[in-house]
Amino acid sequence: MAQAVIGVIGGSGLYEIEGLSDVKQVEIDTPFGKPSDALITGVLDGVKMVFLPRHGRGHRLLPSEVPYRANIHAMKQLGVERIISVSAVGSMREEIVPGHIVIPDQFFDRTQGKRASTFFGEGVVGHVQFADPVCGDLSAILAQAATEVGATVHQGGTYICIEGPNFSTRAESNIYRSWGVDIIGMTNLPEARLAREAEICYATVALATDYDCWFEGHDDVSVEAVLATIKQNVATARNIIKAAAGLAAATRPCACESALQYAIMTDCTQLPDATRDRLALLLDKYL
Ligand SMILES: CSC[C@H]1O[C@H](OP(=O)(O)O)[C@H](O)[C@@H]1O
Ligand SMILES: Nc1ncnc2[nH]cnc12
Repeated sequence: MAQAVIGVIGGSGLYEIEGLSDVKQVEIDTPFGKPSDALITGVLDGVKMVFLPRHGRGHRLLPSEVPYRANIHAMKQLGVERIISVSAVGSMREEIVPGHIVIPDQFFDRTQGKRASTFFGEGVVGHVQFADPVCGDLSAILAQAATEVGATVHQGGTYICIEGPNFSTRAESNIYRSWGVDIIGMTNLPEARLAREAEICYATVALATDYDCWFEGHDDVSVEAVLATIKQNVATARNIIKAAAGLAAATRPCACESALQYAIMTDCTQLPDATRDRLALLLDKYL
């Protein structure tokens, strides 16, 4: 089997990856607009990699302004089959200490419907399965890689995705905790949905940066605190990517690559031409 191309979406504090050879900066346009920034392609220990900073270089885009569809489409155009997302998150559990790594296996949506989170619509209806929203195989590889590089890892956990950009109120934070969530962030859910529709594996390395605002006796989350934790742990995040890339590229034993096989409801002989063109990259194999 040919090696899979690995995409990395860098979050807060991760605007480049190191150690790539044969580096190229690629400007891409998509039917869904421009991605957050130019994508970087290169080779890491023999593995083809594509990197994109989610908020753009210089951190210019709000969580609700990130062009999620364009980002995932651009990765697909470059042949990416597996995406490693790197994100800063708040911890909603005492035992997830700032500096720990969480590999979430569930998401809970508290965004406000402002983000385009599907490639479907305009004449084509599809419903992908999303009960298990991340790739289990890629998640296991990330957990193994994080352990290998010496991080404290929590494998599994629920990531609640809020709209932001403000952090939560204390009442919200306490209520989220009562719902059983483990970590809180603002970005990952639209990406996971779109990656599934694009038949790309998706899994997250979440770095706990703070205790949000629920934990009496600890400072409430602030950008300053988040950045300080990221600074101390960015090398760990880079080491995890490096350790995971080879393992992730070697096999793809999951079902992510056929997520659309039974998902499309529309009689495809009736697709509007513009929709067929817009979704050609995703749907052609089924038409
Ligand atoms: C700087 S704290 C809030 C910010 O950090 C997280 O971003 P990302 O997931 O891209 O690392 C969080 O979701 C917020 O966007
Ligand atoms: N407490 C928090 N809430 C939302 N997003 C975050 N990203 C990092 N910490 C966060």
